[in-house]
Amino acid sequence: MQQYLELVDAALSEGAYKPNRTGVDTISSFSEHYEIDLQKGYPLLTTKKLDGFRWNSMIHEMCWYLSGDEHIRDLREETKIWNAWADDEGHLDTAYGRFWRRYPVPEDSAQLPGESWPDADQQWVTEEADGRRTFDQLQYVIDTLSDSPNSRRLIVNAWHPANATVSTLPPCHYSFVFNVQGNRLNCHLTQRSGDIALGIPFNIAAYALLTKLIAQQTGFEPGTFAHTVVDAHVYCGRGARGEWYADNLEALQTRLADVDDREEYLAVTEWLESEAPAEAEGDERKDHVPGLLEQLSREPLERPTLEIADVSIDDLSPDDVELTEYDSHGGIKFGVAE
Ligand SMILES: Nc1nc(=O)c2c([nH]1)NC[C@@H]1CN(c3ccc(C(=O)N[C@@H](CCC(=O)O)C(=O)O)cc3)CN21
Ligand SMILES: O=c1ccn([C@H]2C[C@H](O)[C@@H](COP(=O)(O)O)O2)c(=O)[nH]1
Repeated sequence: MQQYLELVDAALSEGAYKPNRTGVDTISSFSEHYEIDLQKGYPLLTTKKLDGFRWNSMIHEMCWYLSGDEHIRDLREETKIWNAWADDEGHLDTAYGRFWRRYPVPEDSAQLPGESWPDADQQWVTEEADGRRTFDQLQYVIDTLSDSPNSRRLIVNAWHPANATVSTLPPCHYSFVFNVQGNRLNCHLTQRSGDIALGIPFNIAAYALLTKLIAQQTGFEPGTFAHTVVDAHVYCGRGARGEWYADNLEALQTRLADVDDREEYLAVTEWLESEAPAEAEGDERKDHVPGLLEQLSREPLERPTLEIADVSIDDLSPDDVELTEYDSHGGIKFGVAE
């Protein structure tokens, strides 16, 4: 997918060196934006292999979001991708589904005079066993798309400001808006922080799937997926390997500016590997630059097709989703910065 390759190229060519809380440094670019027409096929990357176990992880992660669960006890049976951020009981601060499907509503005693809040009997409010009230943002969007498709208030928000100050990992993709134009359902996602090599390919796949699913439920055609990433970064390694980029980013960017043909990206990797200190033991592949240059050197293939069974957001399971006509270049391993 060309838009992804342009994102990779923009971050590497124009980004700045930026250390961060993980200890794995980054090359970071501010406010990247692109749009993907979902009518032109399903935007699963083809410049690296994303079917097989990676697809399994992405699809179970999506079903976990939809479940509204605040824990990963079921998810971790299927994939390890969230384990590093959860405790032994599977508790996890970053429970997207908890906010998508069960956003907290203030109790009566916490409501100020003059404020408007839905009653417990409103269709999107659930009174949980212990009396807590929660609001189902995603079901609200689906129902409103049928009744008032021209609404400009079709927002799902995973950000709770007070929670975010104490959460170990506040949501990265934190707010999305649906918008109908003609017979097309568009989705705009705002992401505060994006790991270009590992997180973003999953995020694109997940939100393209979600948009298609909701379009199907509400009788629209899937339209455009628009993605804004505020801090779009490429992890570039820990310790001496990461720091090397502080002094050599300009030289890397000069070489990238001279590339005329995609195969020439491989010569940039050769130069980099001959100049930069090797990654320390245990930190292998935390530098994502070589793997991303490899992807830039590969020609994108045709987009695959995604078929989703006609099931509600409450019933969707991985078996209801079928990826066909997917052909890709080989898999690339990247190390996760925790
Ligand atoms: N640094 C960082 N990057 C992320 O993308 C990220 C986080 N942290 N923290 C929370 C979640 C967890 N996510 C992750 C975590 C790991 C992979 C990952 O390792 N992906 C491998 C496949 C692993 C598998 O399926 O078992 C890949 O090659 O895509 C992907 C997304 C996205 N998020
Ligand atoms: O869906 C996701 C979840 C996480 N990420 C990445 C973005 C960052 O690299 C880290 C989070 O670190 P912060 O210091 O909290 O920004 O995880 C992603 O790309 N996509």
